[in-house]
Amino acid sequence: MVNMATQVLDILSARLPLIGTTILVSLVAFVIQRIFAHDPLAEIPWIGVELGDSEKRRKAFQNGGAKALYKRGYEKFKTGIFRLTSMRDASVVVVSPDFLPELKKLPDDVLSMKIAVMEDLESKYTGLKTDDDIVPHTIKVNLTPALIRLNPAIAEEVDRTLKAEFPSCKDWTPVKINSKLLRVVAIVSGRIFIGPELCHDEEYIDAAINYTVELMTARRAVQEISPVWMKRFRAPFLPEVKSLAEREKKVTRFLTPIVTARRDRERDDPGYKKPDDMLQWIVDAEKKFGVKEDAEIARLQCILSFAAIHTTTMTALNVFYNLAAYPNTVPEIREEVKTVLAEHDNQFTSHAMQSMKKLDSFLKETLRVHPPSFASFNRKVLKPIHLSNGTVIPAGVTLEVPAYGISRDPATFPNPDDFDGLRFYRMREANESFNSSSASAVEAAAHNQFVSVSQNSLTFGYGRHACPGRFFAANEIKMIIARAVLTWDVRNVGGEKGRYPNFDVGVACVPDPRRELEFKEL
Ligand code: HEM
Repeated sequence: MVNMATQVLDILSARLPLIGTTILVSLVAFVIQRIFAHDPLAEIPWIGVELGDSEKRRKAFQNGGAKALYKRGYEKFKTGIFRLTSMRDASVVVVSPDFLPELKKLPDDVLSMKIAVMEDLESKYTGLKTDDDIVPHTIKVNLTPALIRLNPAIAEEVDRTLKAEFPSCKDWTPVKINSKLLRVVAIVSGRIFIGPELCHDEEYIDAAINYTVELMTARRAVQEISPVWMKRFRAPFLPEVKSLAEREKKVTRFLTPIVTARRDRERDDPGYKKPDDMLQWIVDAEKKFGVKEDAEIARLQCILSFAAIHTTTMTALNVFYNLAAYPNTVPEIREEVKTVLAEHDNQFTSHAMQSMKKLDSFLKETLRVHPPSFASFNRKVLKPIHLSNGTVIPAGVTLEVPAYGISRDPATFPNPDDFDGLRFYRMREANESFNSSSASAVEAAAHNQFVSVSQNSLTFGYGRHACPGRFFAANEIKMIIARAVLTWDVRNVGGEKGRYPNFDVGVACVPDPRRELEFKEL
């Protein structure tokens, strides 16, 4: 044995110079290869290189620079492609909306929305896994088709919650509008997500509002770790990440007995009438998606809250700030709401809401001028893509579309920086009368609505993963704003003029949650 070891050592020491040289040559070759390796994105021009190295560019993007980058990039490469540095770890390639029709045909194993979202949310550390289809499936199959049936319940909850949450406003009264709207949206959405009793439970309301706040806080804390390669070592120990995990456990503790009780009654009580809500539809979707643990059901409710509550609240908050900043349109909208409701027995039916075209236009203009995100169609490239202009996008890249630049293009939207509440109303009317004799009248009308998705209208995304909840969100926001304009006048504090500015944080454009508005009953 000793002999054998000595022999091996002898051979090694005899060959040491050879082994050493081999290692050295391999190392040099590796370094040279890294230096001279062909960058597959080398042909794609950059926007924002003048901001400095990649860390400086990341910081500039995070601290308010994103908007200008998407606008400049779009203006310079309107039909082409450019690169920029965002908060993502992966390279970001921004493509013209001209490529959307070809990109939307690609399957999910080539171009993945879910992986892009999970990377964006730092799911590796925050734990939010959105790679399950059960939530979008349930919204498309159960929620949206049921809206005609559910509208009276949504309207009833809007009325009740606005009365309960807003103070009496006989004279101009300051209202902390963001926190009021968060509760209104959480409760009204909760009526459909988890039922008429539980939506008023403070534990549900707290979770519906604060899960997303804590998720976004944890995500931001992870994104701020610098340099990027330190994330894996530091992120799991961040206090923000730990409290998010605690929040998920709390939601599970709250929901588990509810799901268990529903399952027990369904099994034991032949006369049991199942609840008509998202929680039940998700449980029922087990037949298609496989049985879910109760903790998994709680996690899916967290995903639903994340997708629905703050997106809807932020949009409604932007609308309220615009009602206060641009009051000239309000009398016309108020008149329209009154007339339409009178024609529909004072009910918010689907048809009534479709007829509120001026209100719809005001909401859509709000999304155009104050979009929640400056980019859209975030997709991770999983297999190389050959674009029609000959460019090959390699796997590993994240694709985006410069939604902000598109929405400020004067060729599509004259005077794009002006807020024009009736812009889309006029566009619809013009299209409808131009096409009035053809089947395309319906198509033309469909283009300029709050919920419509097109190459120029990307706030709800695009293609097969475009937001499935937008029809529910549209009805909820319309009911809230319609009731508000029928009940109050709204203005900035002290009648101050101008639009409260939004914050630009990375790719997000957030209405200032600390502002107050003043309300006065009509
Ligand atoms: C005004 C409010 C809302 C906005 C601005 C909004 C925006 C978006 C956007 C931009 C996407 C990504 C689409 C894409 O990349 O193509 C999305 C996806 C999604 N949204 Fe919304 N959303 C809103 C309300 C809601 C509501 C109320 C729900 C639930 C009822 C919801 C559920 C979802 C889901 C489940 C997805 C993922 C779709 C999929 O995986 O295929 N959203 N939303």
